[in-house]
Amino acid sequence: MKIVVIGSGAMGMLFGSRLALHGYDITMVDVVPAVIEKLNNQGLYLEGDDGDHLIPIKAAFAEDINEEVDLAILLTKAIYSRSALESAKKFLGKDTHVLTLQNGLGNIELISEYVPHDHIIAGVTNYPSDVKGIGHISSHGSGYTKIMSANGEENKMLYIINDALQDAGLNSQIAPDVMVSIWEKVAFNAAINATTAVCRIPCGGMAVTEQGKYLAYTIAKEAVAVANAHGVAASEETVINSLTESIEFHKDHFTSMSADIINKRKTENEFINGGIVKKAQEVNMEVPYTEALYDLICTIENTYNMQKLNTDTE
Ligand SMILES: NC(=O)C1=CN([C@@H]2O[C@H](COP(=O)(O)OP(=O)(O)OC[C@H]3O[C@@H](n4cnc5c(N)ncnc54)[C@H](OP(=O)(O)O)[C@@H]3O)[C@@H](O)[C@H]2O)C=CC1
Ligand SMILES: CC(C)(CO)C(=O)C(=O)O
Repeated sequence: MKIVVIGSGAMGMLFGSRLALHGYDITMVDVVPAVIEKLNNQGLYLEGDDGDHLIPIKAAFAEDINEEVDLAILLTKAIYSRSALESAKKFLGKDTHVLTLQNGLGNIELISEYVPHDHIIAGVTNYPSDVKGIGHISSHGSGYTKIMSANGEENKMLYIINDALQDAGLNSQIAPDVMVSIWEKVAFNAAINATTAVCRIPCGGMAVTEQGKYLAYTIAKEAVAVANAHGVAASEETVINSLTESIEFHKDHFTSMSADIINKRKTENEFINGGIVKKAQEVNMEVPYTEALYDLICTIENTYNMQKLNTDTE
């Protein structure tokens, strides 16, 4: 099975390296020349709970891949999915399946502009991964991956992908109720990604004050209420438990949104907190905490050039 991983950042490198370590034919795709060069010439460096690994791996720009592949795993930030899929057209054949494990709402709809609905596999993963340098990641703590065909029907490729992810140690399971998982994950991300991003802290920082915990739990509750109003049976208890676990067991992880704010980059705000605000409007609900965090992140990511930090070390 030929697999391309689109996006050689924190998660792309985690999934690509774990699959490559278990013998899968992986090509990493990215837009940054230094990333392609480093992966091809020096391999991918993965720090995990099972030790450090230097894994030889292929990497290429999408434009340079000339044969159709069996599976493309989309792990860019959702805001770059369109440009990633545009440049992937040459290797997305009529039999190619696309797997998205991206955070946020609306990923399936966006991918279906490029790939038939019955060739899309969607899911979630809560493995944390942090970029330490070019071609270098660190991922600590246990996790899970849940996947399902976007059309809700189990097919052969779904089983093949699930087996591959299990072989790679990515604790994958087929989740018939994947929309529940996607909503529970977005509720979790709206609560912890946005708050840790505004504060520029790792997950563990949310345990420091009662106010921080209250804020995260309140956002999670708002998001679950919106899911329920849309007929999705997301559970408040599941999301709160995930938050508690992540604050404790992934305490040193900087959420993907927190990493973006620290690096002065555009975030997935539109797909996470923004996605929930839009869904709330559709059912005439108010989500004041989620919306406030959405507005704050919008402001932060559009004013990087005006922000002042005291860099004195004393
Ligand atoms: N990090 C984490 O722990 C987790 C992240 N997620 C989700 O996984 C997804 C990926 O996140 P993460 O790995 O953190 O993101 P990163 O920003 O670390 O990695 C994304 C990579 O994709 C590259 N990229 C951007 N545009 C394109 C393009 N057009 N074609 C190919 N590559 C492109 C980026 O390059 P450049 O840097 O130049 O933009 C970057 O190297 C997100 O949806 C995130 O929410 C889910 C669970 C955990
Ligand atoms: C917090 C985490 C790793 C989920 O466990 C995540 O989804 C992110 O960093 O975006």
